[in-house]
Amino acid sequence: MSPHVARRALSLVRQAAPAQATAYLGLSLLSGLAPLTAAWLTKLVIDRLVAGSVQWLDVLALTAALVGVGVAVALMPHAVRYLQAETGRRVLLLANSRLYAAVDRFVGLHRFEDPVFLDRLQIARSSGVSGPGDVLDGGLGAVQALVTVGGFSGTIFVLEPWVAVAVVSAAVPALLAELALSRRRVAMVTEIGQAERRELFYSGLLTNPQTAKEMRLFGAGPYLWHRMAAEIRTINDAHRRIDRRQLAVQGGLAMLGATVAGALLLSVVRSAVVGTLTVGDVALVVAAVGSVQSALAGLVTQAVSVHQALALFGRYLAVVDAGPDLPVRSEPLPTLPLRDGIELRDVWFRYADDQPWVLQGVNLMLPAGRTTAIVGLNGAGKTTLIKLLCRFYDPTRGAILWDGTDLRDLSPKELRRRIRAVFQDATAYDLTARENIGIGDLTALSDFPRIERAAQQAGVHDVITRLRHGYETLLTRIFFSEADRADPDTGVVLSGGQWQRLSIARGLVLDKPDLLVLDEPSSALDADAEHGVHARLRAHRTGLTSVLISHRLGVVREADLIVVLSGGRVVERGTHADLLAHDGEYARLFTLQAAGYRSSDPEAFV
Ligand SMILES: Nc1ncnc2c1ncn2[C@@H]1O[C@H](COP(=O)(O)OP(=O)(O)OP(=O)(O)O)[C@@H](O)[C@H]1O
Repeated sequence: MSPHVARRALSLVRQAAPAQATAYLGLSLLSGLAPLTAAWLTKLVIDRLVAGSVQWLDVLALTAALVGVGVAVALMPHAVRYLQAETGRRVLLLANSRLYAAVDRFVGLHRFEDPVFLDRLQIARSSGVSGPGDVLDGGLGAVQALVTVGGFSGTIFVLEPWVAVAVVSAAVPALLAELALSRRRVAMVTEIGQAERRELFYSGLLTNPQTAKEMRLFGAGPYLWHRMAAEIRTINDAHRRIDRRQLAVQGGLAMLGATVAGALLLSVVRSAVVGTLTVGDVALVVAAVGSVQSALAGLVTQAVSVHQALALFGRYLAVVDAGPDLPVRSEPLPTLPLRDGIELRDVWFRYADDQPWVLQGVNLMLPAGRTTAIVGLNGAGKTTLIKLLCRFYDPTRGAILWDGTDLRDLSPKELRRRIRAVFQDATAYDLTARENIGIGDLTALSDFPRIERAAQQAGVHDVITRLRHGYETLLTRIFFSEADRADPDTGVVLSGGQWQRLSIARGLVLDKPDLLVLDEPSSALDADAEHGVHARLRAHRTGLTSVLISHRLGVVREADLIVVLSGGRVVERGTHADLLAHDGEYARLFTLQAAGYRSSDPEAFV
């Protein structure tokens, strides 16, 4: 196991809980010494007692010391347990903070779509974060066991050297066998990572309020539950294989230990009979052999748990230390307010080398201060294009230029401070209405007038003020607010269109972004709401650089420039009037939709 991983684990412990870990270390060492001290004191008391006419004062000090050790032995485990738990809690908090900070630093989305990386992340989240705490516990347990083993083996060695050698040597095969088992266990944790993630996925589908409707209506529950049970069986099979191997190995080792102890007992009793050992010696050796054997077993277990914790912490470090997923310049160029526009220059893109091209040589200028609408059939690449504008991915070929500067030369953080987007699949957070909007710009969380203004622009202010706690209403029925713990008041669930308006407000809460992206912002709105929201959005967009994607061609006709994407290529561009005059794809789609709205013939609707 790499010493580097052990150093990182211990350094994390030192930073998370320096005082607690030091006290834990000290008490663990004392706990290791206590049984040895007690055994020696017992031997001395017994030897004095059997030596003949003994005075009370002769054994009083020794007995008092023995009582003191007994009290310490009784108290120490509780103190050690508290310190262990407290250290563990602090370490877990720091390890989790570092993990989520590292995940948050990933600039792009590739890793969140890579099953291999997600397996690694699952291990880091579930077992890796507790690695440093486990290393410390195992390490201290091992040190404590070592002290006991060292002290008692020394004691036995003084009395019967070969007994000490026999007891300690019997532990070597145990250590080797347990380490081999530990390696298998770590491999098993990696192997079942995917099955564990699937189990969580099915469990989420079966219990999530968002999926509960379809589960019930389609009767899909049993199908998913069976798949979940299959994953649990796979996980159980892997655990069972290891458990059975462990049973065989540990059974064999227990037999070996018991045989060694039995043989030694016969031998020391015989030595007492022939007079080479005193009765006190026999008591000491018997106690010592038992203690050494159990301490050795403990030592092996702790060594194995350290080995396992280090291996899993190594997986955690692989995530925490994963370099940037997209190249980021160490000294990025400043992201200045947009003056001329954003240019896509011969942009080619595919999600992976084995995937088809999604964008194929797109050349496009999004002029500053204007609205560009992008239209096209499903799968044409519209959303992909805006994901590239936000730099969630880099073009496979070509470049995107912010006033002539390649996005790759800018700081992604600075760039994103200048962009706001309302995504087609915006998230409904199980938080309050205020937080659901304020998350679009965290500085707005404490700037209520901005939140209110964004809600008004998105046409959702009246909806929110009608809620029982207004902007502080929890928009979920899966939690209740902490303030209401005594008298829980469940939150509310908004309708699809109300949620969409809320997500528009989230996109508008940042005052005057340089680029505003609206991907199907009104697909769930009723006709009145759509009309009102678009009228307000148009006013809001004035002078702003914006990109609007919509299948409802009625709302894109006002755009300064309309771009038609087809199969990842720009096939038409111009104003609404230009494109109608051109009589191409846009004109075909627009006419089809307009006819659908006007006609009483149901066949005319698309
Ligand atoms: N994360 C992804 N990984 C792999 N392929 C993807 C991913 N996202 C989208 N695609 C593929 O890229 C193509 C373009 O998808 P995109 O979402 O950009 O289309 P769109 O024009 O926005 O479609 P729609 O009108 O349906 O929203 C589709 O074939 C889709 O399957």
